[in-house]
Amino acid sequence: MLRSPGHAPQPIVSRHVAVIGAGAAGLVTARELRREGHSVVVFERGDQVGGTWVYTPNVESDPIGLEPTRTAVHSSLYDSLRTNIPREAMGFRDYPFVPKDDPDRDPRRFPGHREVLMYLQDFTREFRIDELVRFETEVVRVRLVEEEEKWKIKSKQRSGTEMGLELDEIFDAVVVCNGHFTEPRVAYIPGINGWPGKQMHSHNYRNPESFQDQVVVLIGNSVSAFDISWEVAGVAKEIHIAARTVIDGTFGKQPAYDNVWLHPMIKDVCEDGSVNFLDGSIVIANIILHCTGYKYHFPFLETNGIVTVDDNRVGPLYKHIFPPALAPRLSFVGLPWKAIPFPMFELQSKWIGGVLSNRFTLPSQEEMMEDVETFYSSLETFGTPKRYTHCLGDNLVILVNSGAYNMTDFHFSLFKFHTNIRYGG
Ligand SMILES: Cc1cc2nc3c(=O)[nH]c(=O)nc-3n(C[C@H](O)[C@H](O)[C@H](O)COP(=O)(O)OP(=O)(O)OC[C@H]3O[C@@H](n4cnc5c(N)ncnc54)[C@H](O)[C@@H]3O)c2cc1C
Repeated sequence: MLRSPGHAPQPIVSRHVAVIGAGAAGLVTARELRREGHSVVVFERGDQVGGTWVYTPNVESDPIGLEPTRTAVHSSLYDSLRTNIPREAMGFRDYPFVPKDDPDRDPRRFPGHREVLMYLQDFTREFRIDELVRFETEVVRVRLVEEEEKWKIKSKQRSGTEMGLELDEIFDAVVVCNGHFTEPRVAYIPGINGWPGKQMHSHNYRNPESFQDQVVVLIGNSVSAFDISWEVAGVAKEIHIAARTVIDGTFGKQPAYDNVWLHPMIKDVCEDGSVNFLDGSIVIANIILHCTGYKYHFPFLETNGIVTVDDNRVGPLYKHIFPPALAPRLSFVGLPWKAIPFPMFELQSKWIGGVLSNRFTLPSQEEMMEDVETFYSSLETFGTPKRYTHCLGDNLVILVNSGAYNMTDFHFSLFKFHTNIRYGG
């Protein structure tokens, strides 16, 4: 039996741990757990390591990503993507992401996506992580075996002679590293069912080709939205960006571009193709491109209601990692956003490994729950919506909510920063 959190120190032990996903989070978690002396099985439904960084030109059958029976594509990368974080902040602590003296590699400080995948492949080879990974094996169910304080994992083979074969196995602990940039969130737009244009989510954006000479409405403020709007503006007839908040004077045509306009959010859309914005401006558009983010999604996880996802809040979680009632037998790596992902994954997984082996002690279940509730109250005090729970850029959100900082200023200053740094604009 696993020790309950908050109790007196226990002997160091080794656990049998399942890691779900072999993206950056799962890879470093596997390494840290093995270093800590645990036996590790990594389940990966794809045929290689790298997760998000395995670029594919394929897109889903439903471009907006809402059809539940669509063929799912994991990665949301677009062809031209370069990192938005410099490489020195994207390496693991003892395996820096340094430029390689190899003509096939990308030495830039903000390299293209292929270079990140190659770094993760190098890391996997260096630490022999692939020997822990079961490729093309999807976890379809993770169920609590209450009486034994263990987990039953059902996995399914996705290829080969054993395709479709399901296997049940018991583990002491499960670490969820399944990523959270695959299941699109879309904006609700009144009238959209009768609107004749096309819709797409950035999850299915690969290059600007299909936007040639189109009138595009792009919704969103994320880093992807900056990149994509810059790229689409190069080929589209017009691009109209709908932003949640704007200050007077920033509406309308943007001075640095011939074909970029800024609007407040969409009020509704009509059967004649018009898109009506909240300030009364109207555009006849061909395409609405949702750069509106993603949902946390754990279709395999059955915790008897202990862990839920509510308006993109995964909870209750102590420090975004441990559900107090199930700690440390269940944990999550990589949930926070507006973070520096790779170093964060490494630190989270070191903590999980140490807690599972009894080298570190968690507070009691009650103390962890109290900490979570205090955190939720502080978000409420600042009027921060639940969907920002895992946003580590707290300060920005608080400033935005208090009216001291404007999202559109933020949008365009970042846009400018990216254009200058990454495209030499
Ligand atoms: C467009 C875009 C740009 C980004 N740019 C940057 C950047 O410049 N710098 C940066 O640091 N970060 C960036 N990120 C964030 C990036 O997602 C993280 O850096 C990191 O790659 C996430 O790793 P992960 O392991 O958590 O998830 P993922 O990389 O998504 O890996 C999850 C893995 O889990 C597997 N999986 C899922 N469900 C199951 C299941 N049921 N059974 C078995 N396997 C499963 C998937 O196949 C996948 O391999 C970007 C993200 C996006 C979408």
